[in-house]
Amino acid sequence: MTTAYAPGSVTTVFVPQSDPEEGSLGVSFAVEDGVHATVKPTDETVIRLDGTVTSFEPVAGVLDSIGVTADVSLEADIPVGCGFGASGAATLATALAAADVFDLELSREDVLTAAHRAEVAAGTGLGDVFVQEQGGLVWNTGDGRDRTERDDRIEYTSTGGIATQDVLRDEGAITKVADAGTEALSTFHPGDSLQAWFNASWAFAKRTELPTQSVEQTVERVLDNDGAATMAMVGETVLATGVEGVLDESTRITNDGAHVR
Ligand SMILES: Nc1ncnc2c1ncn2[C@@H]1O[C@H](COP(=O)(O)OP(=O)(O)OP(=O)(O)O)[C@@H](O)[C@H]1O
Ligand SMILES: CC(C)(CO)[C@@H](O)C(=O)[O-]
Repeated sequence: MTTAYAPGSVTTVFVPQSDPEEGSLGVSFAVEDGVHATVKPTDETVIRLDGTVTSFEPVAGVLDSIGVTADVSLEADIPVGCGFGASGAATLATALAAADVFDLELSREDVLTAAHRAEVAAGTGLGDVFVQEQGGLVWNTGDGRDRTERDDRIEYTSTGGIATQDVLRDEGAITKVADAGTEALSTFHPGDSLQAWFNASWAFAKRTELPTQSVEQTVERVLDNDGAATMAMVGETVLATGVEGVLDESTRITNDGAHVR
């Protein structure tokens, strides 16, 4: 058996592309907390999340696409469905562990492509795995993917899940995301402070109409404490920078990408 780890990731702003192969445009970063996948060859695929058998479409899909059946035990340090890219991290970690334990002739690029395609097919992600594979702050504003190393501390509160599949399938929501996202990305400068970018991201988030009342109230609380905050895409999660002890949890941007442990 082999265990692999992939960091979670947070998307602040995104613009879906008509060809999903290369991922969406957007600005995201990897976070220290992630998902560990332990993969053992078996006759029939079984997937467990924190000990409970569950269906996990992109994880089952990636195993199918690489042609193996396995017992997969996932342990998540991040909440699932809350905008931390848990589905991408689970899929990428599973693919890396499977390639190793089955001794498949797959390059890292092949594994990444398989994980990305499984996420797109399941409707659970548009490019999280590209961020999780590399770590750091990763963006694509239209000229290809680029990355820089950062170690900002982030506070967050998650009050619930939003199924990414439902948002990606909602044409009205996606039109608003694309319009507001294109405008926000035109103001992105990689060297700017996270505080400035979170303010621009929050302006984007409000235009998408995705923030719930609880997200709005939590963002207000951070602003009242002289910090900057935005919503994780897509989950009922508020991310904050420039504050200490205002939100429930804290993590950091990590520059470590996914790896076999
Ligand atoms: N206990 C569970 N709670 C929520 N989702 C679960 C659970 N077990 C498995 N899943 C699967 O996890 C996936 C969650 O995907 P989703 O993309 O909504 O969340 P995420 O990756 O954590 O967040 P995001 O992509 O918005 O950053 C779905 O495929 C769902 O079927
Ligand atoms: C779909 C998405 C933009 C928001 O959840 C993100 O998860 C991604 O890039 O895969």
